[in-house]
Amino acid sequence: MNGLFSHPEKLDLPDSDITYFPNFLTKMEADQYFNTLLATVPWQQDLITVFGKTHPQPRLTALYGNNDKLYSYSNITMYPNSFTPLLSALKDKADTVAGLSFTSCLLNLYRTGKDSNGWHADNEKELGLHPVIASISLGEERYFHLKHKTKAAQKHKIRLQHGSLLLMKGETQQHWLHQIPKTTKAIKERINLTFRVIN
Ligand SMILES: O=C(O)CCC(=O)C(=O)O
Ligand SMILES: [Fe+2]
Repeated sequence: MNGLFSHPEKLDLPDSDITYFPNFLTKMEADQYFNTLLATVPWQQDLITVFGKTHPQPRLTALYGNNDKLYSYSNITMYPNSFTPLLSALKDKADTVAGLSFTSCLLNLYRTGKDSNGWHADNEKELGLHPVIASISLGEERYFHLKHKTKAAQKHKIRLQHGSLLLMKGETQQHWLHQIPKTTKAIKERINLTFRVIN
């Protein structure tokens, strides 16, 4: 069965356009992508500077792209690797769901529950006014938290399952922040791929 469009769930949150595709990949595909990416991506740990303080980012990352545009955030500048056949195949699937052609993929490796990704919006200038981001999850499940920037009562959390895709578009990045919090549970690796259009 093709899991691409099986039971997508649109999140019922104001000022957003977020759809969750729990079975974007089959278990077999997801297992294979996870194992290959874990072993072959040139994972790196960058130093980030936030509020004037420099420390190692609490996860490993890598950037792939089909142009040579750099990507900068939190005082980090990332240089793209060329897409591999495996990442191109995943990009094709993400392109189909999003209805556009992504240029780039930022990968995150959360090694244990201690790795995390702090509150942010993906609103860098090079992503344009209404960024479209297709975020694929592989490996351990983690919570993805969302909170509205100005409406304090508006928050939501969702567990991102192995082989799922979360599509964020429209005004989502203008109005919402998201994070992957730490967990004290003894868990292993999670890989996240965020496909983006970087101009
Ligand atoms: O790991 C995730 O699910 C989120 C990653 C993320 O928000 C990002 O890389 O901008
Ligand atoms: Fe993000």
